Amino acid sequence: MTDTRSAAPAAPPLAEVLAAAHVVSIPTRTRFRGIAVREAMIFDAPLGASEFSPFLEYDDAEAAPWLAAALDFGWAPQPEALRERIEVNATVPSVGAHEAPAVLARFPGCTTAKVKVAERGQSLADDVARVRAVREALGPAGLVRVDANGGWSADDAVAALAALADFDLDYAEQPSASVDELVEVRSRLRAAGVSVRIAADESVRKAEDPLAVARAGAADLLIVKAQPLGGVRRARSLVIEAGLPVVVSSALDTSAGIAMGLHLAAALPEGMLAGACGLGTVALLDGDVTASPLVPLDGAIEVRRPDLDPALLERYRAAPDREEWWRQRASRAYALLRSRRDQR
Ligand SMILES: O=C(O)CCC(=O)C1=CC=C[C@@H](O)[C@@H]1C(=O)O
Ligand SMILES: [Mg+2]
Repeated sequence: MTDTRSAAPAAPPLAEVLAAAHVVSIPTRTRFRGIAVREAMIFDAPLGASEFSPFLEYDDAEAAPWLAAALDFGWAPQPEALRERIEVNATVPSVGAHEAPAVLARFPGCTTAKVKVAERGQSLADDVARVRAVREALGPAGLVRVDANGGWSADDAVAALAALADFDLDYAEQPSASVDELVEVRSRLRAAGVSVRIAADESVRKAEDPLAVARAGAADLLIVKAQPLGGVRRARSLVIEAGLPVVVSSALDTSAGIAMGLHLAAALPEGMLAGACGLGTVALLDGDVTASPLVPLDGAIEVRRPDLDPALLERYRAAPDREEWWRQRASRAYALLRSRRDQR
């Protein structure tokens, strides 16, 4: 087998990359992260569909690894898939508790759910009600996770997780923003006898050094996303180096980006996956770029690359000014990747 970890990153010429690009704008079914319309650049690449979709507010430096990931997935051979299907969690945005069962119904067969908490403008009572509704819907055998996106101070996190402990949480994802706070929250919860595992997400994907959180002993597991970590091959080697169990997640991608996450999850060595992955989110979109979307069925998604559908690319085609914005963004990110490579 080829050693894909040491292989050079894919470097197709920019003109070829832009010639393969389609910019789409797809409505979400429920506001997620404040997003009502998801924009993405989709590539009809030589090795299959690929995606470049950093969130709009990210600057070029943060967007560059997302492009590296897209180029790698579309233009370079990927590590061998060791699994055919990946179990996924339902993702419950910060909706009212009464809406939770309808959201869960979009994830058929999923027995694990991740619930967004600590949303700005909402209270701990809102979080408790939403988590209670999800726990009741899943029953005692289900697994319930929460994701605060770093929204709590250390004090708030300890109080909130003590209150949510009644619902027997699988883990709490990024309860507070900094690595130091995660260390503090983790040790204070232990001292208080609250046993909930801590997962790091932003501390991995937004950090200069994605392994610092693991070295600091600040987390029990890591959330890894292929696009911000520079692609399947780079993310896979980081995970192996970190040595902590992981959950592979996504970024509200279309099926083209979800395929990248599925291939990462499928390529991880035995024993490294810490349960269901956060790759079911096409169910939160109101459209897709393929006629056979990568959505959960019986709680899992098969590992494959989707066929792009020209009619859907046309239906969700972004307005000309947005298309131009993405082409310029991709060109700047490409130039950054090139200059970083030249400096090495
Ligand atoms: O992990 C999941 O269940 C789905 C993906 C997900 O939650 C996220 C996708 C996109 C942006 C992030 O704010 C968010 C996350 O924080 O994990
Ligand atoms: Mg998260």
